[in-house]
Amino acid sequence: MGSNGVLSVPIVDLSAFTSDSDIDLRKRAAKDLAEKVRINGCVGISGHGLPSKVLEEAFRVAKRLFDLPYEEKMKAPHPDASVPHRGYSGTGREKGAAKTALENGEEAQKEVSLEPSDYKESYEIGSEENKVQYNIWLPEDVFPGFRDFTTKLYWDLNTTANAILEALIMSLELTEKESNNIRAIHGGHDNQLRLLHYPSISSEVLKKKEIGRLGAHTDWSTFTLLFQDAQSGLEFGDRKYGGFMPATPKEGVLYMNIGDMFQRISNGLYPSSIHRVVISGKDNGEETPERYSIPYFVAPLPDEVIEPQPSLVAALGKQVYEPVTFNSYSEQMFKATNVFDSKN
Ligand SMILES: O=C(O)CCC(=O)C(=O)O
Ligand SMILES: [Fe+2]
Repeated sequence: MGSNGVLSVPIVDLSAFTSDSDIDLRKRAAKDLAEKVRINGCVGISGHGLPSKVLEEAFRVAKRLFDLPYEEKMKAPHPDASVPHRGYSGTGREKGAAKTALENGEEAQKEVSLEPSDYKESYEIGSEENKVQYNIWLPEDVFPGFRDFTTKLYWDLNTTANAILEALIMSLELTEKESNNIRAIHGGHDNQLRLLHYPSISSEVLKKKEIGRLGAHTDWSTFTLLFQDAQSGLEFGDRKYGGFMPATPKEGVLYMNIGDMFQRISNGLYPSSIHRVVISGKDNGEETPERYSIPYFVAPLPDEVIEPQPSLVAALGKQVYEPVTFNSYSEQMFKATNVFDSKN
């Protein structure tokens, strides 16, 4: 419990998994992870092994990207389809009519542009070897070095993700066969790196409308690493007491949330965490400052069977979820929500 009576997101030190540590240290860290992540499917992770210099550079690169004129960013447009889920999505793409109206200064249309979805823009990046979810890049001269830097960042993040996957596997005390299977379906080429920018929201806009930044949702993939700048706003749902707990930005700590696929793999033992991003300043009438975040979604091979692990089914005495593939699951969710992934 935090000092203000609001539950806080528990922190786990996983340095045993990112350095040469003996098995006992790893077991202890895995046990700590198990106890904390099973509560709400979310934890802060220290000792994650990503140098702060890399992360600082990542946020500088994201800022430079989103600072580009809209026309330049639109040289790598996200297609009007769910696949590939890559490239730039901005206010213009989602609300083209509203943008034009805004530029023309038409008051009636302006209202349309004040929808929550206007208040974020994103750029999705994947593995260069993924031929289905292929990358959509800006021409090199628009942002020299962007492709190289983000491609390297993608694989640096995958190294951290692999360490966390090992900790998750150990925390569930799975058999060797189960562990190897989970490793095999997470080869790294199906992950997704997202650069996110939530522009500032003026107090006038705030007064007029109830605006959120990102509605409550679960991620559909296996688990997510979340990095954010110093602006708070990210919150995780508290299943036991209801409501949401803030994921306060902390130096050296990333937030990890379980996604729908790992909830299924763990037979429901680790819940897919509900989370959202809220505004600040509504009460005191101040502008909500802009915010940058970098989620990294770890996802399985799209056509492999994702199912509760037999040892966990035996322990519980029942299988909570039917087998699915990530592809079929995403398609089903896409139809149900009409958004490209778990975000609206
Ligand atoms: O911006 C954030 O901190 C969270 C983003 C998020 O939950 C998502 O993109 O799925
Ligand atoms: Fe999310």
